[in-house]
Amino acid sequence: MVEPCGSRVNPMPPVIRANRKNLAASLPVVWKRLDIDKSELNLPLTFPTGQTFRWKRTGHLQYTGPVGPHLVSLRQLEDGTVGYHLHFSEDEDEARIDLLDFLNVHISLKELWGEFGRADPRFAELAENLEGARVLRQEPLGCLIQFICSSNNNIGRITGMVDFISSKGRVLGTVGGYDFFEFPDLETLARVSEGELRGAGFGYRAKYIVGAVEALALKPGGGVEWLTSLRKSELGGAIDGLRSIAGVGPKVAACVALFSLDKHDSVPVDTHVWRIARRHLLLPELTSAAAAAAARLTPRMHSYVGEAFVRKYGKYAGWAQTLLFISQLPSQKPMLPPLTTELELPKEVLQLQKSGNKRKKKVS
Ligand SMILES: Nc1nc2[nH]c(O)nc2c(=O)[nH]1
Repeated sequence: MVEPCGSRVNPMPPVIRANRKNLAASLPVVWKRLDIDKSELNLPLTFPTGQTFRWKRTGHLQYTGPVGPHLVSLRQLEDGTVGYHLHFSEDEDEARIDLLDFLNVHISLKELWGEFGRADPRFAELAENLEGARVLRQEPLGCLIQFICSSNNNIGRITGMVDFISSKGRVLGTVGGYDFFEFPDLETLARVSEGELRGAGFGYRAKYIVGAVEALALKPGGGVEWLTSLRKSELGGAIDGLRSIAGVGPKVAACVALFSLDKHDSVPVDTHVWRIARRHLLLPELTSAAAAAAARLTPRMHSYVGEAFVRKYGKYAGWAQTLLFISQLPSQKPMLPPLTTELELPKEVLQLQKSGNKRKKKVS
């Protein structure tokens, strides 16, 4: 049941566009409550932390972005619960359903983190400081294009690229000085040339985006339908399907699978996660000197680390990865207290580390 709450402050009045039914027109903003609190959804730990590049901070503890054809702001209210405001939608009831779906609200973060914490005391310690970092359920096409943009890239540049592509879609409105768009469909994307993307600073990713759009357009039954059908596959099938698109490596595929295809056991692995795997999962093979040489994140290494995460955290291992990934971000890492839980490395691993350190000293 939606009920308006007391908070009526809107620091960023939405710009009203002509010929659109704008739900906020001339009314004070009423934040409608979602039945979740900060421990289930912490906005600053969920939105600007690398899962989506389409949401913007539009106020204090307030983020705005598109959910399919709807434009929504979310705000952490004074009592810790989350409120939402629709800036634009053609169907309010549908917008609320789509929003709840996008937020994966049927999954209890508290329950999951309880399980992860029992499996890993170091996770429990981190979780105390980073509560409410939730995994979103995005539209597969938008998610795929965002993560192709993300490869070997930093957040500022990824956001610029994603904004550029998003701006080809239908305008939803402007909030806090940012324009928001529905993600363009495949037909619209097919009209964007590699040259245009290169001109906009996409570099080598231009070729992969155009290639991905072409490959999807050729799918019998439709590219978006094909991508969405991967939600019904097992993790391996979804990853193989995504990797059949040129330019989609294991990390991009794992992010798309986790953030849009319901593959909660999908574990994206980059160098940070690889390091975490060594420390949290006590993988002797990864701690050895030989592993340092194998540090290249080959598809095999990717699967190996992913499987170790699943052994440790279970079938929602991707949600555990998300917290550990966030804990390594420059925006969070310096604020976290050092872990007090001792890492109980097996003796042979400590020995290997010692000899590795000695070798390093000799070299330098
Ligand atoms: N939770 C995560 N977010 C990400 N963004 C990005 O580019 N990589 C990751 C990731 O591994 N986990």
